[in-house]
Amino acid sequence: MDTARLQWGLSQVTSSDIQEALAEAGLQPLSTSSLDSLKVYLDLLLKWNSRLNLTAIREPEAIVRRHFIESLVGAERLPQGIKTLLDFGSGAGFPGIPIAIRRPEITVTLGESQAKKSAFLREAGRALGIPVEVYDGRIEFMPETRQFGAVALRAVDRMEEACVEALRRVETGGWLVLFATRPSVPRLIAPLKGIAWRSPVVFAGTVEEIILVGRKLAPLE
Ligand SMILES: C[S@@+](CC[C@H](N)C(=O)[O-])C[C@H]1O[C@@H](n2cnc3c(N)ncnc32)[C@H](O)[C@@H]1O
Repeated sequence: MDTARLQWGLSQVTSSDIQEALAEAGLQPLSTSSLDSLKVYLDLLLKWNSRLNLTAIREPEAIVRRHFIESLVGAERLPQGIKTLLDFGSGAGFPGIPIAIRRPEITVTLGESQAKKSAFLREAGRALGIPVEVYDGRIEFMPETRQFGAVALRAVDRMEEACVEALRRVETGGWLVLFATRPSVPRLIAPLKGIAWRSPVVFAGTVEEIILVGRKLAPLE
């Protein structure tokens, strides 16, 4: 690993390396401009991560494999017709930013309570020229009148409570999208009523990590 390049936030991962990783994961190829956006995002993330510790994963190849690919699997599996999506606890932008790149028809809101991370998310939106909204604060304080066609959660602290909060912000007929491990699913979905769950998507190369998508059938009581 070339430490000088990493220090400047420039990785040796190229757009074609990203395309290759997509193919290995069985994902559709991306356009040149989407690949370029992912590369800009990767370099920006590495640059900010060296000072702000936005993600514990530091190796560029591992960021692509874990964060980009998982988020893009989610993006590909989101049902058609979704117009708005809230990424609940977006952190360094996963899965929200790759979803905004892969599914430009969806207006993405990145919800993040830590100021340093929401500052990074704003900068990433600007650098990539994508129209993401950053909601700077805890989602519990977001007015419930804000409703979304989908709410996605990945690796959020106190995930059980977060799922209940998230469901309040899914419009009727909209989708809850959980990035979870298989053993955690019964505990996560037990308090969530009135959802029709689809079969989980299992990540290639793992047996435990899944994406679970469910449709909210009726307003909450
Ligand atoms: C472990 S990180 C994961 C981030 C990202 N989703 C990912 O998969 O890489 C969880 C993030 O959720 C944020 N978070 C946790 N609870 C939240 C809440 N109630 N409202 C907004 N952000 C929250 C934390 O600040 C943290 O940045």
